[in-house]
Amino acid sequence: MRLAVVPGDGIGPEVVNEALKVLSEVAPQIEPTQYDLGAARWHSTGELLPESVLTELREHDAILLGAVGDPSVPSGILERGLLLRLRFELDHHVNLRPARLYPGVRGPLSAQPEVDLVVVREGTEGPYAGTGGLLRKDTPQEIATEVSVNTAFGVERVVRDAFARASNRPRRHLTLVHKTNVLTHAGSLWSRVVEEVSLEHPEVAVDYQHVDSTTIHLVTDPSRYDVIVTDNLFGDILTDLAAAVTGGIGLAASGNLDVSRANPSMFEPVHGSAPDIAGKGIADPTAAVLSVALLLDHLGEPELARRVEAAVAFDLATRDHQNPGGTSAVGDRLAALVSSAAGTRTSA
Ligand SMILES: NC(=O)c1ccc[n+]([C@@H]2O[C@H](COP(=O)([O-])OP(=O)(O)OC[C@H]3O[C@@H](n4cnc5c(N)ncnc54)[C@H](O)[C@@H]3O)[C@@H](O)[C@H]2O)c1
Ligand SMILES: CC(C)[C@H](C(=O)O)[C@@H](O)C(=O)O
Ligand SMILES: [Mg+2]
Repeated sequence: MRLAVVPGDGIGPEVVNEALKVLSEVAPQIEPTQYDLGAARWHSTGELLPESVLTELREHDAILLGAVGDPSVPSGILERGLLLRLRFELDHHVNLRPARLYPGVRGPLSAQPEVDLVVVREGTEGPYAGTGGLLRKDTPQEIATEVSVNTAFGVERVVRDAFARASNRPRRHLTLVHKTNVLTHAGSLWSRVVEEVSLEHPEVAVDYQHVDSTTIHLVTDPSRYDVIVTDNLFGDILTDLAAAVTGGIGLAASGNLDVSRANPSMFEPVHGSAPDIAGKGIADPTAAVLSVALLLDHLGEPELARRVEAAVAFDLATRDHQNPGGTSAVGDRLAALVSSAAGTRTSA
């Protein structure tokens, strides 16, 4: 199996390094090839994602990405020109973002609720589509539009994926999150599609919640959620919040999936390049390591994925959360755990 690795910017290379340590222990048959895309390449060559590199990436079974974004590059250049371009070109329509409160992790809430939810975020449309622009730029009459594009095709495929996931989880519960009271055009389409697909899944209990009130309930009662399906922007915001509630952004993994498997899917931590801590060796690599677990699941290696998760669970249950050790110390512990009996035992 061939894995393309895009470490990217800031803490991206730091956490990817640790994720690869774990991967090489658990799945030495996977061959990683590194691609130097990101701020440094843009500064030296002006390139973001050359066609030749995109063609090579397509030939891999999966992609592992660290993070992109750098204060030396104008905001949006790397995010749109590299990260979103990858997600769009490779048709990553399902952005899968689980959030689980692991035993031993103290979330910021006074109670320790049971949280085990997954956000199925639409990945190629919505306000991210890039439709819109600036009219009468640099005049007092300037107008900026950012059109949210929602196609029946795009909404249906992500809603179907969310129902299938809900159907395979113990609680079989799906919440559509939107803002149907204001975004009535897109809201109508999303609601109708959910209603139609729900007829094929009588086993899944469905409800609806406005996105603003979801931010309340994610904090006050996160246990109520099982699968959340939502649009690209709402999903972006809700998954940072869900990460915070379950112990921090350093633990939150994601998979950008082309469910049709026509293109390689891409796995990455939910967090960004964290310029505030880059180079200090203190970024938590756990999110990147858990992204490797999602990757292994996707590549049809669920037992290996469970070993990685079990190692993380063991580490989170036993680590000194005040002083967890630096990036490479955490990576070393996790790499040792995946190959040891301790890692395997916790999965039982
Ligand atoms: N997928 C991606 O590549 C991605 C995701 C989000 C943001 N970004 C980009 O990253 C840059 C910084 O964005 P931001 O500051 O809004 O978000 P961020 O996720 O990089 O950082 C937010 C906060 O979380 C902390 N943090 C992030 N990852 C951590 C980790 N592994 N361990 C410990 N702490 C961690 C940071 O120090 C910071 O205080 C921007 O250029 C943004 O566009 C990229
Ligand atoms: C950097 C940005 C394009 C990206 C997004 O908005 O999807 C990030 O915030 C994320 O959550 O992966
Ligand atoms: Mg985000």
